[in-house]
Amino acid sequence: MNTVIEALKGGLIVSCQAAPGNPLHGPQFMAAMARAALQGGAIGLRAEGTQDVTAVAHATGLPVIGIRKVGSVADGVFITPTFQDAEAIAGAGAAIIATDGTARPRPDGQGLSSLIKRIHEELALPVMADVDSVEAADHAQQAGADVLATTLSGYTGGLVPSGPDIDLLRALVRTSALPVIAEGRYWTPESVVEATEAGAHAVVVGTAITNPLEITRRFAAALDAGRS
Ligand SMILES: CC(=O)N[C@H](C=O)[C@@H](O)[C@H](O)[C@H](O)COP(=O)(O)O
Repeated sequence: MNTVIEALKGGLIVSCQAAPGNPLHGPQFMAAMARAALQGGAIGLRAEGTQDVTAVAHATGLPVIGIRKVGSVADGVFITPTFQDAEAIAGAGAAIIATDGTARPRPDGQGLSSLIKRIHEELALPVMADVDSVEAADHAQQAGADVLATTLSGYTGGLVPSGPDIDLLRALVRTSALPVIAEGRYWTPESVVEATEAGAHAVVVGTAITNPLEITRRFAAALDAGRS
């Protein structure tokens, strides 16, 4: 196993992301989030965009899973869709490149295996495949991915569930030879422990730690629901 991926074993990875429109958008805020995550016990980070990847890496020295989002979840493949995106994120200091590992067509028409091959050969970095199903995970493994993550479960059709997809995590742990990272809608300490007990190599938590806008919305919505 790649040494950076090996070093993440059993740990908490904190995703520090704030999209435009979020008052915390910007590398200075993400660097502060990353420092707080480090002090709190994170052993790795996930960040989006060249500025944020560089900022959080420099602020902490932690390994960063880097992505570049092009468009949004509604656009199909949007997490590090092309080699040019991966190259930019590698140049910004990412230790691992994460990319969409679903079966959906990529915007440049390239297959996942040729993207992964180029990342390995030209950037010398490991690749994390963000998948949504066992089938996608099988394909990503055959395409040469170094690590799988459940990141895109719930985001490729239908309603987004409220909780994490522990069933997919279990299925991937059972069927894949690769390490599997639990990611997506982990909101409680109990759920990250459950993921680890289910065999997750590590757990990524984003919104619940680094997105006060969404955290506030959840509290406010709970009060609204209680009143109605
Ligand atoms: C679907 C999608 O766009 N996921 C993104 C991937 O990087 C992020 O927006 C998530 O915050 C991240 O996966 C962590 O998950 P959560 O924030 O639920 O802990």
